[in-house]
Amino acid sequence: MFEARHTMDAPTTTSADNGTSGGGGGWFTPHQQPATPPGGESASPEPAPMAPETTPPAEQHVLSQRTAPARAQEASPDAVLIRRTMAEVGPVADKVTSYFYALLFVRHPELRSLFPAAMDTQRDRLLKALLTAAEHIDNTPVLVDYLQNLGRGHRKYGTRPEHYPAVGECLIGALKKYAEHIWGPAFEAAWVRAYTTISQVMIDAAAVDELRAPAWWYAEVVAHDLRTRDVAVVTVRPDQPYPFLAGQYTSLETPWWPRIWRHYSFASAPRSDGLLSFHVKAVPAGWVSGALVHRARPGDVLRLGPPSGSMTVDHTTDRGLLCLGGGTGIAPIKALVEDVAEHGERRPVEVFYGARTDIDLYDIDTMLRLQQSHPWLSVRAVIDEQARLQLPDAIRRYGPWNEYDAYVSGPPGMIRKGVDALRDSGIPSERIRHDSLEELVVIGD
Ligand SMILES: NC(=O)C1=CN([C@@H]2O[C@H](COP(=O)(O)OP(=O)(O)OC[C@H]3O[C@@H](n4cnc5c(N)ncnc54)[C@H](O)[C@@H]3O)[C@@H](O)[C@H]2O)C=CC1
Repeated sequence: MFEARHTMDAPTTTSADNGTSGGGGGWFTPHQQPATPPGGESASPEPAPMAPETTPPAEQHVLSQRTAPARAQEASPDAVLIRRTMAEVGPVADKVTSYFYALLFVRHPELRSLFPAAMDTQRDRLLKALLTAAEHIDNTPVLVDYLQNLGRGHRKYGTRPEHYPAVGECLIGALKKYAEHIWGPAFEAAWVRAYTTISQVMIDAAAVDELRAPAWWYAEVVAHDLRTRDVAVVTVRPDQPYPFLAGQYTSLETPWWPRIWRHYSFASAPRSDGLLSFHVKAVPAGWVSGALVHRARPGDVLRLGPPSGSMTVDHTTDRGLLCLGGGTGIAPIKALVEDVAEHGERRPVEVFYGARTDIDLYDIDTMLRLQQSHPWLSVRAVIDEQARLQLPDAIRRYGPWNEYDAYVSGPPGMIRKGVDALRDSGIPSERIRHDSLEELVVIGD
């Protein structure tokens, strides 16, 4: 478990505060240097492999794929207090969020510029991430992985170690106000310990990352291909090499909506010319996606955050790959197919490509061309209105799939049902990969 006193020297960071500095009293002072040298375990750009997701649906929004199975162990005393706080403030979450940001911007106006001008639905992402982490304080491997990513990802916002105490004070201030019926020194101490741990892991991960990667990349649009009325394939050239793995995604900011970042999966495996491409669908009220589809043109310059995600090919096995791509979710699936091809493997790859209508099947020509070139690849299109069934149900008609690794990419509802269908067809959870449902809520909007 992640209780500060016992496991703060745990797997991936050794410099984390042991929690005693903040217990119940004043605020902590974060260390500013990573204890783990670059190239050490915590310096790995790839998240450590995790066990299968077995969390109940209510928690799925938080944890990425292949999360650790909930162990049948008792929650730590801090976790109990944290969850009691969360239960107390849950019904007034909106008020907690507003109060938290009001406190933060009034007490620390210098932090306002780190956030978008218009604080829309994404305004509560910081608070949500912190609460999420606190709630899972006992689930060390998942949490450390999640927080390291979060810490690295925060570099592009200009977040610095000295900002963390300010955020922590306001977090506790907001919780204290809205959980006043239960709040007391024990609660405060538990939250201080949890936040100290959380922020130290994030600070360490950011510091390690700073030694080897920029906080963000500039990327110039070099091609813009409008495939349907609302889907575009956007190709960009980053200003410096951008290392990533097929199946991963990045965060992207457009010049039209400063400091609003959205996630997009890479639509190709790494290319020798260094170009990156994304499939973008403009959705109603999707500021970033709308701008990318209808406004972006060659010559425009975007910003990219670091790569993230573990929906990558396991090259240590020669098992077949069963891939479900729904709508623009076909983008990372195409990248995975290219990755298998480049490794020269002869593993069977079965792609089910789902769309609502045949017009929405905007990348079928590319997928069929790949099928023609690779005898080990099979591509099946599933069009809802013709098949009268949705993509996840289609795979139940084929198989058996129990010898395959599965990859699922598309809208969150499709991923949930797809995972169910795959489990039903005999694929163990740890061999089903998909991006975090939490991240997907803002993918592509
Ligand atoms: N890494 C990932 O997982 C990626 C996810 N996406 C997400 O994929 C989505 C694509 O949107 P669109 O192209 O508009 O797709 P869409 O909404 O048109 O759906 C595409 C396919 O998914 C199936 N589907 C949709 N909702 C379903 C549900 N609740 N249950 C079962 N099947 C369902 C449909 O039958 C259809 O075949 C976006 O939400 C985007 O954020 C996009 C790229 C990468």
